Amino acid sequence: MTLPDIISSTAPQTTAHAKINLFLHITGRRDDGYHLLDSLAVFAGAADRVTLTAPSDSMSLTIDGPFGRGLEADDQNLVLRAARALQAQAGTTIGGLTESFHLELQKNLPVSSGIGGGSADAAATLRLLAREWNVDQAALFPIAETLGADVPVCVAQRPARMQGIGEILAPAPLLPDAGLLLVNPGVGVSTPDVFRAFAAGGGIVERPEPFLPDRWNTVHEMVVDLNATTNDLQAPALSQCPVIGTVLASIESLPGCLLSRMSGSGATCFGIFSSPESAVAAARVLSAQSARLGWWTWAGGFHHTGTST
Ligand SMILES: C[C@@](CO)(OP(=O)(O)O)[C@H](O)COP(=O)(O)OP(=O)(O)OC[C@H]1O[C@@H](n2ccc(N)nc2=O)[C@H](O)[C@@H]1O
Ligand SMILES: Nc1ncnc2c1ncn2[C@@H]1O[C@H](COP(=O)(O)OP(=O)(O)O)[C@@H](O)[C@H]1O
Repeated sequence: MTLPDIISSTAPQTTAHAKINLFLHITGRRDDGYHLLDSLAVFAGAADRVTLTAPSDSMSLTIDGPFGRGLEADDQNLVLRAARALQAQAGTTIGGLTESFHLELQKNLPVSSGIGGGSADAAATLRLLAREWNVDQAALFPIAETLGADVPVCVAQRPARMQGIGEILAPAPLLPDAGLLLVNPGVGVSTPDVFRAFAAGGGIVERPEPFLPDRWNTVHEMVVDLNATTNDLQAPALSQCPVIGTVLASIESLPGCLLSRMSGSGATCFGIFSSPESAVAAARVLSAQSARLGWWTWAGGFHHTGTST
């Protein structure tokens, strides 16, 4: 084991799992322009990793990993924004310690891709520093809300029904052990642009709230209920980024695919399969096409225990 290996195996670290919107209905619009949602957010096994490597004079960040190159380790990075926001709170209302750290982000998830990687990184940073400073997890939610609409759901990192603009969280049905395939065509999609395209394309559709049970005993039960829902941002994202249609058609054609849909504001799309093994087998079938087109794929299951380490 080299010295960097020893440091990284003992340093406090946590995983920041990809958020998948199994459905996403837009139900209204606030005066400030933010949209009200009704969405079932779940987490995939795919994850970034945030590590607290060492005490430092001020909060600092380095980034590596396959998607690290497209991201600046500057003040706008959600890891540093989250660290500083909690530090400011710890210095005032929470009354915790305020020492600074060097943080490392291993960026495994594509950026601006509808799976909330930046939100997950911010939430992971909050959890990590809260553990270091003995801050209660409940104190993180008001800070999370200031960092982005998706950050509160990523703090708990458990399946949840999201309402409001993402800050109203209720338990999700207990999930079956389904398979999940994620495919991203390597094109970043701007969330505000997709919301704008949604408004321009006719906006809110009146519909009854989907009924969700306490648990789905089988993948089949889950897919039947999900088929009565949709992602309202899929058509507007497709109009901005037509390759999403190709991705969806490719997923749908894979053996064993039970449902294909886009997550969040795109462009990542997901397929649901009967088991993690069948999702992995489907990813193998897609591998030649995805390698040729430079698509990112991940296959496995849900991260549904909610444990964050
Ligand atoms: C669409 C969703 C669904 O889970 O996922 P992603 O596509 O980002 O993964 C989220 O609501 C995204 O949350 P997040 O990415 O944190 O959004 P924010 O940074 O707060 O907002 C970015 C911009 O998106 C628009 N926005 C975002 C959330 C929302 N409920 N209504 C909006 O209209 C606003 O124009 C806002 O300025
Ligand atoms: N640590 C981070 N990881 C990803 N994106 C980040 C991060 N910090 C800031 N950002 C910015 O946040 C925006 C949304 O990123 P991301 O969370 O990946 O999008 P999405 O929710 O659509 O998957 C991008 O414009 C990106 O530049």
